[in-house]
Amino acid sequence: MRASDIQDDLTEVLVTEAEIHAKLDELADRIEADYVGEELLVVGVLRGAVMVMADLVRALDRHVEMDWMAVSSYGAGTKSSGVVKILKDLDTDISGRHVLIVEDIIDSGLTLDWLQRNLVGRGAASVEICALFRKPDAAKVEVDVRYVGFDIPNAFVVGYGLDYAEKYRNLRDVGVLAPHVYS
Ligand SMILES: O=P(O)(O)OC[C@H]1O[C@H](OP(=O)(O)OP(=O)(O)O)[C@H](O)[C@@H]1O
Ligand code: HPA
Ligand SMILES: [Mg+2]
Repeated sequence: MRASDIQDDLTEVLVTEAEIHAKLDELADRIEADYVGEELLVVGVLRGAVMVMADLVRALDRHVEMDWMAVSSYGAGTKSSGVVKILKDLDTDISGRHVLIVEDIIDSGLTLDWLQRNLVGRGAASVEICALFRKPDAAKVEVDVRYVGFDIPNAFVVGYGLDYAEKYRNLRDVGVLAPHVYS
């Protein structure tokens, strides 16, 4: 499959790469201001958040530590199973640490609701969330998220880390996946 064929699998581009980078610069400014004088541990949630994490931390003009967790609730489909599994845990002891979870998307909210509680339970000094995308109309639980990039419609989206059956993560823009791909 050629790269241009990937574009044919989208019904529309929702957010372009340039819009994403401009938004991450804004969020980085807010994060810098909010954590002045504090050490910060940024936790990326594999695999979807890889792109956001890489671009957000490079937009930050300050020291951060980075760690990763891998959790999964979607498997190969387009609906959350609601069951969150830890596939890879943190390597860092977060007790007393200021933790910023970085995610690509809040859809039902089940993943981040669970993850935030899990990390708070480990005795972190604070656990805040930065999510590039959020679907307000899909929320099954309200997640307390401090930094949000874009509120988007309740459609299955791919690109910039977001996958369908592990593909499309390497698209630079974020777009709506055409139903013919999965129906
Ligand atoms: O708000 P929710 O409905 O819980 O959905 C959001 C989560 O689902 C996706 O991850 P997924 O479990 O598909 O794993 P991945 O990051 O490896 O793609 C996405 O990256 C978020 O982590
Ligand atoms: O819309 C989505 N696209 C890709 N992965 C996802 N995980 C939750 N929602 C989505
Ligand atoms: Mg996924």
